[in-house]
Amino acid sequence: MTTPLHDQAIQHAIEAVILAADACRRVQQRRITPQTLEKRDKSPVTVADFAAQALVCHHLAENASVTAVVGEESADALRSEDEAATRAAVTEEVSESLGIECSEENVLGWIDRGSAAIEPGKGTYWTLDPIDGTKGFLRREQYAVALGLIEDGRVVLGVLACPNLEMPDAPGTGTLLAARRGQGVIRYSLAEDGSLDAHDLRATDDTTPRFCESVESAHSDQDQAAAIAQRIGITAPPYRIDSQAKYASLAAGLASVYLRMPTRPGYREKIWDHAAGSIVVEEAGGTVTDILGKPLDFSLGRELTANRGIAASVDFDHASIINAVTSVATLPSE
Ligand SMILES: Nc1ncnc2c1ncn2[C@@H]1O[C@H](COP(=O)(O)OS(=O)(=O)O)[C@@H](OP(=O)(O)O)[C@H]1O
Ligand SMILES: [Mg+2]
Ligand SMILES: [Mg+2]
Ligand SMILES: [Mg+2]
Repeated sequence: MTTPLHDQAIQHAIEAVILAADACRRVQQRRITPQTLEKRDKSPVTVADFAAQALVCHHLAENASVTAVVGEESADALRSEDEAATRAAVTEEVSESLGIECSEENVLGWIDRGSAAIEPGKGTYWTLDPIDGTKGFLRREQYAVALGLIEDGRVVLGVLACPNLEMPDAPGTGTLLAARRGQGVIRYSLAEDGSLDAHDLRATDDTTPRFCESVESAHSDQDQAAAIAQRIGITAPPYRIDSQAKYASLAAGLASVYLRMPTRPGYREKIWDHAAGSIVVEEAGGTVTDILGKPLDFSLGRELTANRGIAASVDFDHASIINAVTSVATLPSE
């Protein structure tokens, strides 16, 4: 498979993300109650999150010229005695995906390749969310495998696979978007067998403005978003979907505004939650800032420490969104 945006990095990123998305689909279909751990921050992580991170890191290490990865997960929790069953399950899934018998130690090592030491703002590294929207994955709804490439603090490439995001013009398949800075974005349908078909970026002719937001009210203040939507004249009900599938929906014309209103003082967005999604929207001609209109600053390490929340739009007056935020919203005090 070669892509029209062809360059080696994007090719390797697409291959890695498809490998991971296939493993996620398999785990979701086969493991009726996916084994779930709770991380220190009380968020869930499944066999599929670990397997997907191992697969992407392994694929990039074997094939890409840039191999440093800043990923969401680490193998620490899996190394504990209590987690032998999860460790074995992750190893089984990775072995099945690669078609080889892998050792537990190798698989844990691949997951930990996602803990690269980076100098913020300098050099080139990937950022990976092996499953974005783990709660959506557990509900069998939307989730994404998100891989971005950061060069000197700027996102230059992004691949976003949304295995359950069916577009109106591609029923029965998921969606994959691949963007390269300055070269646009291509939308593919992602079939069950991992094959890709390119489509026009817009998936619908419906131009009714809609806004999308998190399913989880703990991740975005839905009342404030409703007040802002009203202020900017959006009357359609909110389109609530998990994960960076929101950015994919904007790029494909399913929604025009994405709002992520902070719910907790001190919470900072993670780079892997926005790198791939933001470049996909920007290369679709849209705008992505924080809720105060500041550009997202990916040069500060693992978190967007200079930003609060997210406002993204396509074919919409972005300044009017920021004005509405400033006049309607009250931010949690720091
Ligand atoms: N308090 C708070 N505020 C904002 N964001 C938070 C918060 N807590 C978690 N997270 C991150 O939300 C990621 C899930 O994205 P979404 O909220 O868009 O999807 S979902 O509705 O929760 O499924 C989720 O990503 P994953 O952990 O990859 O699922 C988290 O990184
Ligand atoms: Mg998580
Ligand atoms: Mg995430
Ligand atoms: Mg995740």
